[in-house]
This record gives sequence, C-alpha cells and structure tokens, in this order.
Amino acid sequence: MKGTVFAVALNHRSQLDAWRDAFTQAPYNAPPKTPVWFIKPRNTVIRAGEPIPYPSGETVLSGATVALVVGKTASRVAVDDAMEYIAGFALANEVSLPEESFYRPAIKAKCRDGFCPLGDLVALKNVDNLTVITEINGREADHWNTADLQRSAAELLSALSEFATLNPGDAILIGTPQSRVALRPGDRVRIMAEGFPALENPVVSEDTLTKNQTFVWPLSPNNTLFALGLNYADHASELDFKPPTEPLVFIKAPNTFNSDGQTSVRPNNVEYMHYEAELVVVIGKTARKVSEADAMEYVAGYTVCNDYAIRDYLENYYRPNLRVKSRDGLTPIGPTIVDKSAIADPHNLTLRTWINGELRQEGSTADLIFSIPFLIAYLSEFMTLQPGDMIATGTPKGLANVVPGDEVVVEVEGVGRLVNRIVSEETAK
Ligand SMILES: O=C(O)C/C=C\CC(=O)C(=O)O
Ligand SMILES: [Mg+2]
Repeated sequence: MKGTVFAVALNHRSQLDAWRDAFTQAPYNAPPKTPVWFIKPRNTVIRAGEPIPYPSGETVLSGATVALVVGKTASRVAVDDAMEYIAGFALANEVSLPEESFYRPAIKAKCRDGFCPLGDLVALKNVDNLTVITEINGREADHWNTADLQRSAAELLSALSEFATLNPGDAILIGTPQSRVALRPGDRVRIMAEGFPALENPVVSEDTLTKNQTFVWPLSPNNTLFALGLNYADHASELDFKPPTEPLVFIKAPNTFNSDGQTSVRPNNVEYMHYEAELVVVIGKTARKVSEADAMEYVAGYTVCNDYAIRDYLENYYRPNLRVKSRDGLTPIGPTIVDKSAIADPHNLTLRTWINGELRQEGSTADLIFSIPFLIAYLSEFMTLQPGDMIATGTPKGLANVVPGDEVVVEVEGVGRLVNRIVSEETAK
C-alpha cells in the first residue's frame, strides 16, 4: 500500500451527540455540513507490532477503526459507484490526544509519531455493519459498530473525491466513536473485527524510544507538506484575525501538488480563489526533538509554492480544511530546490505575486511570526520530520481573487519563480 492516509472526524453519531451544544455556539455556530477531514502524515503510520510512543504527561486515546484503501484512481465518484474504487479494507488505530476543539488543525493531537497503526489489506466488499473490538492486554475494553457512522465508506470516498483525486494506495479512516479507550505505557492494544487479521501494537513511553527513531514509511515515499496559517501579522489582520500564539499548522496532501507552468482549476460557483506566495523549507535530515539553536542544520534548502485557498469552503472545523487547501492541483510548488548555502538569510527574502503582469502582493520573510528554527523545533517536538518533508511558511498581506485566464506568478527572492495559469472547470475537462 502507498499513498496518503486521510481521516474523518465527527463521523460517529456519539461524537455529534457529545458536541451538539458546542456546535451551536462560536466558533462553530452550526453542526458540520461536510465531512471534517484531516490527514495522518507518514510519520504517524506504523505496522502491526511496532510501538506506539506514549508522550509523557498526556492522555492518549486508542481509536479502533477501519481504513478503506483506494484501488483505482478516483475523481468525483458517485456514491453508488464508490465500491468499484475500493481495493479493500484494513484495521487501523486512529490514536489521538483528546480533542480540545475541532476549530483549528489538530496536528499535535493527531499527527504524533506512530499515531496511526495500519493493518494488512483485506479484500472485503462491505464494512457497513462491522463490529470493531478493542482489547487491552488480552481483555476486551470496548466495541462499536460501523452501522452507527453518519457516512459510510462509500459516501466518504465519494465526498473526498469531489475535490481531491484519490490514487491507488490512498486510505480513508472511516471514523471512531466519542468514547475511546485510554492507553498507558506497557499496554498491548489489539484491534479485532470479523474477517480481518488482528492489529496489535505495544504502547511504549516516548522517552524510552530512541530520540532519532524514524518510522518505516510503509505506504509510500510521499513527502509531507506542512503549511502555516496566519504566520504574517499583516495577513492575519487582512483576514480580521489576531496573530496566532501557537503555529497554526495544516497539512496538504500530494494530490494538491502542481508544477511550474501548469494550470490550476478554479472551481465553479465560488467567490474566493486566493493566491498565496510562500517560502518553502525543505528538510534535509531526520529531525526529532531538535532545538531551535540546532534547527537550521536540518534544512536542506528552499523552494517556492503558491498555497491557493478556496475560502468559500472554510467551515469552522479543523480550519483550514481539506476542501479549502488540499484540492487537486492547487499547490504549485518548485520549480527547483535551492541549496541552503545559496541563501544567506532566509529571514530576509522578498515575496511577490504578479497577476497578468501587475504586482499584487509584496512582503518579506523578515515579518514571519514563527521563524524557520522555531517551526522545526515546534514540529519535531512531537513528530519526526523526514528528509524531503516541507514547511510552507505562510503568506503576507496582499491577497486577491483570481479568475480563469489569469496568469499568476509567485516569486521568492533568490529561491525561484513559479508561473501558473487559472482555468475553469469546463476548460480543464
Ligand atoms: O483558516 C484560515 O482562515 C486561514 C488558513 C490559512 C491561511 C494561509 O494559508 C496562510 O496564512 O498562508
Ligand atoms: Mg498559506
């Protein structure tokens, strides 16, 4: 199996029941209208038998669930056709710290090393009425049935493929109940369901695992692109936000990557497709619990990206969500990676965007709220960064809407220049 592991929050009725009152108030204001997607990046994925690191001082919840595994390329698939695109299913454990909110990306709760054990693929055709059992140290601790999910596997594949092309080996974790089993160091957590090989993993105190442990990426060498929201104060204020007090990190899946000189599709019936010129940091060696002082040693180089946003789809759940930021082809990146030795001071680079030759955005990485060393230290404190992983460091003030026919050029001084043309859905067909 290879590919991106997607997951969905709030897909079990017990979760919607537990959070119903909160969803009628700020910042949510209404129950989620669409699936609340998130990504389990490659550092989280481990196999049966590999240890789940337990961060000291935290509460860690087991999240027994089922993963659907994509068998053939899926784009805008109807629910009734979805099963044709599913190669099979696997048991999975969506390990998590308890959700404090569903408002901003839950990177620290969901994306820690080893927080996504994934079992072997089973060529089942239906998991819509499957009992999923969790045992701790040989004793049943919980069970739930997939019939209580709000959206079935077929409905989830259809909904995600509406804006993100799914490739063979991609996976979708279909959800977990609100009440889950707390794990402790020394536990052996075993997930079982009829027709599947059991998925068992030991829970090991994070401190006892070697500091530079890296996880075998069993799915694919796809690198993870982390992106920062509101990392320039002037951009935060143009969106009427206060600057964040902690990095607002979200993840962009490889389906969104695009190359220099290519086209990006502006969805029909939207008001806002905003460009975002960004400096991207490329990680050069495995980083785990790295200090700010040492962080720049882990940088290989830099590249450029245009972190397009379809702001119409901003729901107040795990914001910015995948429908806003992880759509097919809406992250042109490149054209080259510039070695770090060629950039004297990455915190003093001018970023610019031209639309049809007119300069529309200009800013400087001197205004980053969270610096590159801070971001590497912050992320590597709770997850392993691997060579090739990337961090898009945010965009400064100067957003505007782009429409089909526009030529968009984003540039980072000394790093690169990325040309991209906007097309309509009709033109793209
Ligand atoms: O959730 C929001 O309102 C903003 C999210 C991302 C902004 C972004 O990509 C950036 O600041 O760059
Ligand atoms: Mg951005």
